[in-house]
Amino acid sequence: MTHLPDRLFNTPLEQVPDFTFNEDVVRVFPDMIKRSVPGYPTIVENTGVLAAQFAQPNSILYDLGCSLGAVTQAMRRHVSHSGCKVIAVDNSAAMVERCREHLNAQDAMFQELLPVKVLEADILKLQFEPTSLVALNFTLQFIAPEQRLTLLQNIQQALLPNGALVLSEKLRFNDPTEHELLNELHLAFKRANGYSELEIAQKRRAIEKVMLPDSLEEHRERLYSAGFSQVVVWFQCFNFASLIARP
Ligand SMILES: C[S@@+](CC[C@H](N)C(=O)[O-])C[C@H]1O[C@@H](n2cnc3c(N)ncnc32)[C@H](O)[C@@H]1O
Ligand SMILES: O=C(O)C(=O)C[C@]1(C(=O)O)C=C[C@@H](O)C=C1
Repeated sequence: MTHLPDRLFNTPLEQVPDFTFNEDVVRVFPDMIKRSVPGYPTIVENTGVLAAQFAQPNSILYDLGCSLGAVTQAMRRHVSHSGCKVIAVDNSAAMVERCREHLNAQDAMFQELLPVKVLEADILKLQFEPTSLVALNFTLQFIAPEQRLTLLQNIQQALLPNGALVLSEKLRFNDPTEHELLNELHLAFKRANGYSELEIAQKRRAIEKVMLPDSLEEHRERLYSAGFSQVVVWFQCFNFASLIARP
C-alpha cells in the first residue's frame, strides 16, 4: 500500500475530464483529501468519537461512500460496544479493493476491532438494516441533487431511536461576500498545502459538474424534510462543515 503525493493536475491538460474515483485518484487519495479538505483529520477522528457516543450494542454502523475506509478505521478505534458491526459501502471498485487492504492491515495491527464488511454497491440502492450510526463523510455532495432527499429519508427510517447521522460536506453560502471570503480561505489552505494555481484551477474544472455543494440552510431544510428532529453543526473550518442529525 503505497501513498503517493497528489500530482494529478500539475501538468496542463488540453481538456480536463470530469472527476471520478478511479485508479489514479485512489493511488493519491489520502494525500489529496488531507491537502484539499480543511479539518479532514479532525472530522474523521471525531466521527469515531461521535460513533462511540451514539452506538448501541448489537447494531450496525454505516460508512457510506467509504473510499479507503478512513471513517471506518476511526469507528473501529473508538467503538467497542458488544455486537456492533461496521458496513462500509462505496460504488468505486478501485476504492473498495484498496479499502479492504487498508482494513486488513488494521486487523493485523490491533486485536478485538469491530467486524467490518466492505460492500461495492450504490448507496442509493441499499436496503438499510437498523442502524445506530450513519456517516456520510463528503459523499452526499457527489449524489445527484434530486436523489439526496430520498437517500436521507432511507437513512432516517433505518436509524434507531437515539442514533445519529454524521454528515460532512463542502458548503456554499447564499451571501455572496461570505461565499467569496470562505472560498478564498479554502484556496489559501490549498496553496499552503503546496498546490499550484494550475492544480487548483484544473481540479476546480474537474469537480464543478460532479460535486455540487449545498448551503447550510439547504442541508437543514432537507434533513428536517427527511424526518430528522434535530440538526446541529459540530464542526466548521472555512467552507467545510460537519453536522449531527438526530432521527
Ligand atoms: C470524497 S469521497 C468520501 C471520502 C471518505 N468518506 C473519507 O472520509 O475518506 C466520496 C466517495 O463516495 C463514493 N460515492 C459516490 N457516489 C456513490 C454512490 N452512489 N454509492 C456509493 N458510493 C458513492 C465515491 O466513490 C467516493 O469514494
Ligand atoms: O473542493 C475542492 O476543491 C476539493 O478538492 C474537495 C474534495 C472533496 O470535498 O471531496 C473533492 C474531491 C476529492 O475527493 C477531495 C476533496
